[in-house]
Amino acid sequence: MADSPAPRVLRIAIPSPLRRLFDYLPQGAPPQGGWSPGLRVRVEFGRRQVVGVIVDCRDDSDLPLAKLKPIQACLDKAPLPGDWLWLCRFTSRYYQHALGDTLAHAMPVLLRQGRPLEARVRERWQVALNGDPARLGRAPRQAELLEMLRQHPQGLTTQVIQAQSFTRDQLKALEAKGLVSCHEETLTGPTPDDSQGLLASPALALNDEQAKALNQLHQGLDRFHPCLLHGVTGSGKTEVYLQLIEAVVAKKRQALVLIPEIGLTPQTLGRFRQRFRVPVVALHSGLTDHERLDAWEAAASGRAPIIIGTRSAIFTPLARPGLIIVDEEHDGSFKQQDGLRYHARDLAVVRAKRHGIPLLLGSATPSLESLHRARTGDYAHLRLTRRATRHAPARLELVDLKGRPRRGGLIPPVIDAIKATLDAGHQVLVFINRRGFAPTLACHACGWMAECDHCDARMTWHRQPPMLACHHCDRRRVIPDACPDCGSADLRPLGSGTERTEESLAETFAETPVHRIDRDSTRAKDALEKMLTEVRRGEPAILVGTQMLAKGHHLPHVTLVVVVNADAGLYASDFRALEHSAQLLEQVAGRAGRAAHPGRVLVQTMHPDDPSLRLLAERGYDALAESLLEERRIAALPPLRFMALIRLEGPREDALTALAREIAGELREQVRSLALDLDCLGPVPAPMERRQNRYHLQIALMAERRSQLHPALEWLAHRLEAWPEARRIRWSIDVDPQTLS
Ligand SMILES: Nc1ncnc2c1ncn2[C@@H]1O[C@H](COP(=O)(O)OP(=O)(O)OP(=O)(O)O)[C@@H](O)[C@H]1O
Ligand SMILES: [Zn+2]
Repeated sequence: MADSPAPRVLRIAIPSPLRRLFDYLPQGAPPQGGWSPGLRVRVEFGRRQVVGVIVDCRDDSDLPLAKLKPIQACLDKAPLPGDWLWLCRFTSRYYQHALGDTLAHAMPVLLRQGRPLEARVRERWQVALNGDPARLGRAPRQAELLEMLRQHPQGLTTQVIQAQSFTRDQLKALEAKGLVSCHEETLTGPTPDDSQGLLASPALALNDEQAKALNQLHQGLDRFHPCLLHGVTGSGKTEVYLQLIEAVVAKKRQALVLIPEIGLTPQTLGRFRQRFRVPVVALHSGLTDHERLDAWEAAASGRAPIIIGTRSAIFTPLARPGLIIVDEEHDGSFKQQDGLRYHARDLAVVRAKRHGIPLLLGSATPSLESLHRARTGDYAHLRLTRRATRHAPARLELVDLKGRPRRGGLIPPVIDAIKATLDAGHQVLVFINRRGFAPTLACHACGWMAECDHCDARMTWHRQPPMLACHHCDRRRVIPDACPDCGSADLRPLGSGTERTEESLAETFAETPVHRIDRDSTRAKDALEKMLTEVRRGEPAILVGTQMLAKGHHLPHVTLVVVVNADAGLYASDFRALEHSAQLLEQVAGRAGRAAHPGRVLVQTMHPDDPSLRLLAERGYDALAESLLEERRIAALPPLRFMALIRLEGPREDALTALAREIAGELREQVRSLALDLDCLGPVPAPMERRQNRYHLQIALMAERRSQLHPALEWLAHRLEAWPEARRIRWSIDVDPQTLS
């Protein structure tokens, strides 16, 4: 690098939604390795000063050099990791998102603001081994300090020492006398010392299926080896992860583990930290900006051998990548639904391939995408068909809701089953996917229902605190005393939410604690963990909760799971609704009977004869997934075809429709002239056409081959960016959309 001539132009990605790069002139001495892609620079952009990233060093520009501004400063001594930059460029191209914005999204806030990427260190002071006490002299405070340090053989940090009213000068004086020594340590923990072995607690002896899966995984440690670990709930997938990670870390490589947002609980982290002696670094939304930077640095420098994080952790640079695991790979939280609409699981595949390392996707209910790839042989398909614990997962028992009286959403035979379970000394989990007291408030005299003024949606009735709330736009209203249409005072709840079911169960089972677990009841920090700790003590109890409870938790004393209503996904317009709802049902059902006693799962439904529901109940998720894949093939839908969705929204329906038609027309024209093999559908109204008082339309692109999609999308993005009328609306491109809403 040092001999190559200095470039005349730096092409820089600026954090902005504009899909283009900007040229600047170098200025000041280049860093040691010379000007190169990945260096952050401070530049003037319009009237602002921003932090950009060099993505190209060139000798020419499309503009005359005299028109270019020089950069203000280079912020890095060395470029940000090349693989990280590569992944960001890929992401930007694939998801049609501006590179500058993608880079900003993929780095910690403090780096975005221009802070250096370096480990924060602190000093630790210890009593020196061969110090000569005679050298202390007459220094009473220093003598006290020395005595305090003697009592802490592992040493104390400067901060702790100063908190005891000692000064740095006193420490320095002792150091000069050779009585204490000081060393620096990073905040994320020391560099791993594996002289004591990697494991803090021993691995479990694997059962046959686990051993077979692990064995196959061991064969592919040195290459790109994508595997689907498809194991029923409680089959011990996590144990397989732990033992595979052990093998990777033993080879001095790093493992990156992605888990769903609600899966990153202290319990999960605890399981990893208990097993390994080496540091396990967590990356999630609960970190401060400094902690996040520290974790990123520890991963980028290679000091952290194991990194666990939620969606955005896929962008964590690794110095010695060895393995990527995506746990609960079907989970919706891996897809970002706004801004940069990436899918962390799909990027994990791309990244593992680039690094030439194994990729492990784990789930009891794999996405149809991953199942399809396992069927076509793109992924190795590893099966765990039995639970690691004593009892097999319970089958779903469908319970007919039609024409039966309900209390808090539950019918009498279900309430009896709850009673029997509690009498036997066990716990019950009641799953209901609606928070609030009731889905809405209705007038019994005229049929009026509380609707949101801004959305095509009903408002949910909440009791704690009392209000009507729209779950789509967050508007709130006071609960009316009388019907706004006919004046009748006969206003009643329609349907049940978590609050109503909790209230009714607390009445029926006055002696038993009822814990409600949903977004509202767990707002306070640690509220969820406190409730779960209480529940894990094992006294009879009822848990009422939304999908927060459905996934990943190991609740050993739950033997009965009740699903209040299984019908949400059955007749929805979104073609993925049934897949997602079946995954959720199977996951909830998987919470039952995970320890000493077998489980039972009661599923209330208005449609006990629905063929899909019956297939799920009688033959399980895998059979339903097979049949759904077949339907997708016949209907030519993903994952058998590739899809992108263009969403358009604006304040006026007619203007939006006119513009959307024009856009779709031009797009079709372009598809013809580029001779692309793809279908362009729409514009059609979004499933909820009016949301937050804005109208929503969509255009869908479908193609047999992915390569056909991208030229059309790229053209469209540039066209829309340059189209003056399009400034009056909001538009976005969603590649591989996970929902049509
Ligand atoms: N080989 C084994 N021997 C004994 N117990 C095991 C073994 N493997 C796993 N277990 C235990 O079985 C229980 C379930 O395992 P684990 O949580 O890993 O399953 P999972 O497949 O990840 O479940 P889920 O998909 O429901 O989250 C845990 O308590 C775990 O300690
Ligand atoms: Zn609303």
